[in-house]
Amino acid sequence: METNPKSFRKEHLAIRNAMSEKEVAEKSGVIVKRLLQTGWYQNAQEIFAYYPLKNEVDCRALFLQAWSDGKKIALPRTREENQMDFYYIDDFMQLKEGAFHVMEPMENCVRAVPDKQPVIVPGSVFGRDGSRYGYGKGYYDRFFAKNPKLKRYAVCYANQLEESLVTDIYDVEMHEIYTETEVIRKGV
Ligand SMILES: Nc1nc2c(c(=O)[nH]1)N(C=O)[C@@H](CNc1ccc(C(=O)N[C@@H](CCC(=O)O)C(=O)O)cc1)CN2
Ligand SMILES: Nc1ncnc2c1ncn2[C@@H]1O[C@H](COP(=O)(O)OP(=O)(O)OP(=O)(O)O)[C@@H](O)[C@H]1O
Repeated sequence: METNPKSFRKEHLAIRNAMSEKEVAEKSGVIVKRLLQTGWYQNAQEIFAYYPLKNEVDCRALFLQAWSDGKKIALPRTREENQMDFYYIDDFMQLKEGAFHVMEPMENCVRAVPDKQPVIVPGSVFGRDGSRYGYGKGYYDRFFAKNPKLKRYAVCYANQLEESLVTDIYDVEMHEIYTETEVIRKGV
């Protein structure tokens, strides 16, 4: 493996895309169970998450549990200048395919104003130091730069973890990283 950011991202996306449906479902199930046990999940009234694309960790079971626990789920919709906003959905029917084939909340959904919601964050590769690479467009980095108080809870498979990543000044660190085999806590 190379440590050049671009090749790191590409190699890890290739590893993730090679996972079977069964592996994704099983590992995602373990990760969701861990998330549901956290104090932050239990105390949250609202959670910012994402709708899984390809083999990303699938947190849809958490949305269903959250809805039945009376919590709100908000998912991102991208807009100009690599920015994104979160919108509430209470049903998977309120999604439609948007940019990059991601399922996004429809136009009539209500925007969630960032306040204290925990954010479940996807990524292509993570460092044990809390570093993260996404798809290289900087959506999450821009969002967290604007909303630095929100807690950042990454989810990924153990095979997406490296010791550390070469980061730039815009890269925002994760507070915790949840995988199917371990949880990394940076504190804060
Ligand atoms: N599920 C999900 N939703 C998200 C993000 C994300 O990372 N995951 N985003 C965070 O930025 C924003 C969308 N940004 C994106 C930017 C680029 C690609 C992209 O290049 N996708 C590749 C597939 C890569 C792969 O998994 O192999 C493609 O379409 O070819 C996808 C989303 C907001 N919503
Ligand atoms: N807050 C910011 N303000 C201006 N430019 C930014 C900001 N955050 C990131 N960028 C720029 O956006 C580009 C992509 O950033 P980066 O490679 O860190 O994306 P990523 O975290 O992998 O992707 P994503 O968050 O979309 O999943 C880089 O050129 C970076 O310098």
